[in-house]
Amino acid sequence: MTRPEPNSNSPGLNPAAARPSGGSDIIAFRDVGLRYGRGPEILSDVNLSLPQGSFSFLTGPSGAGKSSLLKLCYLALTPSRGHISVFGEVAALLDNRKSQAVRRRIGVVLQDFTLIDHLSVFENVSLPLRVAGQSRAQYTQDVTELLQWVGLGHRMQAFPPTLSGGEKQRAAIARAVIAKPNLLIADEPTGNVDPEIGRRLLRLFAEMNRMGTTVMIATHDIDLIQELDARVLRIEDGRIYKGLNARSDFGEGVS
Ligand SMILES: Nc1ncnc2c1ncn2[C@@H]1O[C@H](COP(=O)(O)OP(=O)(O)OP(=O)(O)O)[C@@H](O)[C@H]1O
Repeated sequence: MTRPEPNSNSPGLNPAAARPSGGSDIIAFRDVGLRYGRGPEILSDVNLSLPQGSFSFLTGPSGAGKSSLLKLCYLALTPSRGHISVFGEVAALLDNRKSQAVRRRIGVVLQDFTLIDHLSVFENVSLPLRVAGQSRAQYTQDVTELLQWVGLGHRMQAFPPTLSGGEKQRAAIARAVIAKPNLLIADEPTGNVDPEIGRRLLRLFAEMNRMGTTVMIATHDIDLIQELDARVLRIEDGRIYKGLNARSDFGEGVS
């Protein structure tokens, strides 16, 4: 992977989202509703397409349903109604083996990082490549370079419980991108780092996107959103809209 130089100044930070996709949808929601148990419906009639190669930000107030929508995308939740397809496969029809195969094509960064405490940072980040059958000799250079790029070159042998929140976040991001997933889903991926590192991570996501990964990032950070000329989706009152100003651009059937 060609990564941007660590100190480069946002070279051409315009992701593929600004270009016509011409391809098929990686994710498609049709009339999706979601409720937890007997609680209120937190997502209603969501129609959404993520075109192949697109870059989208997902924003909205706290508790609006951003994390829940991301979980639907990586098959950690099933909708209460409606249909979701992922990589052209109807999610509800996937058996366990096929669901796992779909998940292996998705890099996920969660708010609680989900690093494995008894594996070093290097081993955590290597894991997707080991699972894909690569040997240590094949992946050592890539993992080392990526960890250096995200500023964890000196923490490769550390274990997650000894890392700061920002270090854990960067390790989780490195693990999510190392295998060059078809789809990258990140939930507040810059929430624990300072603005300069946040911009560097954004450059990494933009570079992944230029190389073909479809990207969706949930964030509250308006400054981060404004760094890129990317599509913005907003959840409010259970509905999905296009753009930062929810009421001005009603987006049922966002695509
Ligand atoms: N496992 C759960 N069981 C019951 N309710 C849940 C569960 N997870 C989330 N919720 C509720 O669903 C709603 C949406 O939560 P979600 O975490 O998706 O919002 P969010 O937009 O990601 O919030 P934040 O920006 O604060 O992370 C909230 O009202 C939340 O309390």
